[in-house]
Amino acid sequence: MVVSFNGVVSYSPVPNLRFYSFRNNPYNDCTAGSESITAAVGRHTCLSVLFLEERLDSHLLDDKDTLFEGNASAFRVMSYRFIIHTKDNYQRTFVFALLVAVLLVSAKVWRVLFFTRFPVDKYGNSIPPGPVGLPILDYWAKRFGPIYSLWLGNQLFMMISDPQIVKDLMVTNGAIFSSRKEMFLKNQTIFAGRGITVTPYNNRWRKHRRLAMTALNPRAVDGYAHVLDYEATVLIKELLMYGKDGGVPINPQPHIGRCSLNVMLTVTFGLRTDSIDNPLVAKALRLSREFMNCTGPVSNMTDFVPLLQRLPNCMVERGKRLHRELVETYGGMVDDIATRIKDGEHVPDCLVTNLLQVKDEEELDYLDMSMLCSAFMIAAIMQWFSALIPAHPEIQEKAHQELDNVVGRSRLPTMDDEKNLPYIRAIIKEVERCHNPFWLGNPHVSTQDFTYRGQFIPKDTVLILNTYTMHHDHQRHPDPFKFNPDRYLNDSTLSSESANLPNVMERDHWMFGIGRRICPGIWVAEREIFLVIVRMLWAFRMEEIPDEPIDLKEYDGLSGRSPVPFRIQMIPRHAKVAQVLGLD
Ligand code: HEM
Repeated sequence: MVVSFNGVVSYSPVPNLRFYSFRNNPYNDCTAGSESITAAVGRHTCLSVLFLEERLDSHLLDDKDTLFEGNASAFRVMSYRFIIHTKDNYQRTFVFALLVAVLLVSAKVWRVLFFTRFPVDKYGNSIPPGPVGLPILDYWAKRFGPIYSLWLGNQLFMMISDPQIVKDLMVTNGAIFSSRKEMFLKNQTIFAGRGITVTPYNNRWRKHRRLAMTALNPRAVDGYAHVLDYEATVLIKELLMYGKDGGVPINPQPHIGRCSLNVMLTVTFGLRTDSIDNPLVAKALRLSREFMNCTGPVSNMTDFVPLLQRLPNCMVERGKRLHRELVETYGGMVDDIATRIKDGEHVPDCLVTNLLQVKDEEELDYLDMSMLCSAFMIAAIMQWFSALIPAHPEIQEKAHQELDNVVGRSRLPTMDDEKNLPYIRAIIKEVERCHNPFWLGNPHVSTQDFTYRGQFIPKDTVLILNTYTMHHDHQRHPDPFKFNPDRYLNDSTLSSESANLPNVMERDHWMFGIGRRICPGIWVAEREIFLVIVRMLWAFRMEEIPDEPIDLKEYDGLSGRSPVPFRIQMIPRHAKVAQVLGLD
């Protein structure tokens, strides 16, 4: 068969991964090429792809990026060479095959080899592992272009690293690209197919999204603005007290975690924790962290190799345990509220009271409500700011000057000050650009075949928003690895406004996702982030501890990343801090 096509096949360092990227192809040729290559590569297993790379490296072909220019003769030569290679390298094939088998059997090994590293602290102790996939995905984006595809087991992924393409697919064609993949671990095991975040684009999702929005829309957020204000103030007081007025180093992470948790507990269940020692704080933060660690978009082979789903496997066990714990914890709280209402007790208005009222008419069962509430509780993390700012005293200094000019020292900053604090706003956007916790968003899935600029995107393809590459684009953000709030000084938008700008190239960042599945918590999260950061800056000078440098390259979590534990000195900026907080 003679097929004409023009494309790129490349290798992966991971056996069982295949890449095809087709450029400027008429739809038919592209498909023919894709099938032919799949057939050839498939016949000789993934090893063929590795051998292909050898061929590329030995310059048998002129240009790595236009490998299959012309017609099938090149392709025939290529498949012929595969056969020769695999025969000539029999022993090598055996070793690779063994490696593939080991990888397939153990999701843990997979994760350890390719998606984790073994970081140690300065004393040589092991600290929690983190993904190393990030720079590879960025490298691949530069090599294969702003849309490239890869196979993981039985699933086709496309990485999208260009804002215009993201908009064209996920906004303009949002009806096609707004579903979710039924990932075995995240969707089926942990959320039991119920959570709003994982529900495919269907009526169940529409219902859950509508219900979630009753608690998260801007008007609703206005209604509990006092909760955000209160919790941010409690946080500052706590940091001052636990840090003994700057006298002892402190890890702000659990305190910030409790602040976010209390907001969500109030909105969802009408309750809050009274101190960091309340067992619910540790439990909720542990569940959230476990969720982030179990659910990287491309990191669990269990999701893509059906056989693994039936074999004893530590990831499946972790997923089942997490599901049980979410139901026990948050489902238990739903139960508790239902019982209290039945007993005639007064329960404050919250998401759960609303859900219980509409449960029959909306056909919600207990699991629906438990999983919707769980999705609320594991949403927010915001610790990068305090890990990063101590290393930038000059930026803190500028922020302090702005605060002294606009707010003064005899009151706390409020939401009303936001519009007059462009430098603080810029700091926040820059933290979000540099350290987006959801660095690969939450994957979208196509619900029908689609051809985009001549490239074929089959139904059921998982599309990943590669925000890491978009946030580090040299053209849009010169010197992209430098933390430089000045780049956002002229951006006066809220992120919730920026997400709707007609020119997508002007959007601040993609931390909250895009399109019909954009984070519905964006309004509450933005306010919370502003209040916490502006008040931390107003109250403290944050300094690194000389012998404890903070390594921002280490992080915890796969789908959502947070910095590994660290300590800083939080020194009150002036004598009035304690007085304004009512602690004198
Ligand atoms: C810094 C804070 C937060 C960040 C960075 C964030 C980010 C995201 C992202 C990237 C998505 C996926 C969007 C997409 O598919 O394109 C998402 C979805 C979601 N977020 Fe957030 N989020 C945050 C806070 C919150 C909060 C406070 C809530 C409150 C409940 C929340 C609730 C949700 C829900 C329910 C979804 C699923 C939406 C759907 O699938 O329809 N998030 N979030």
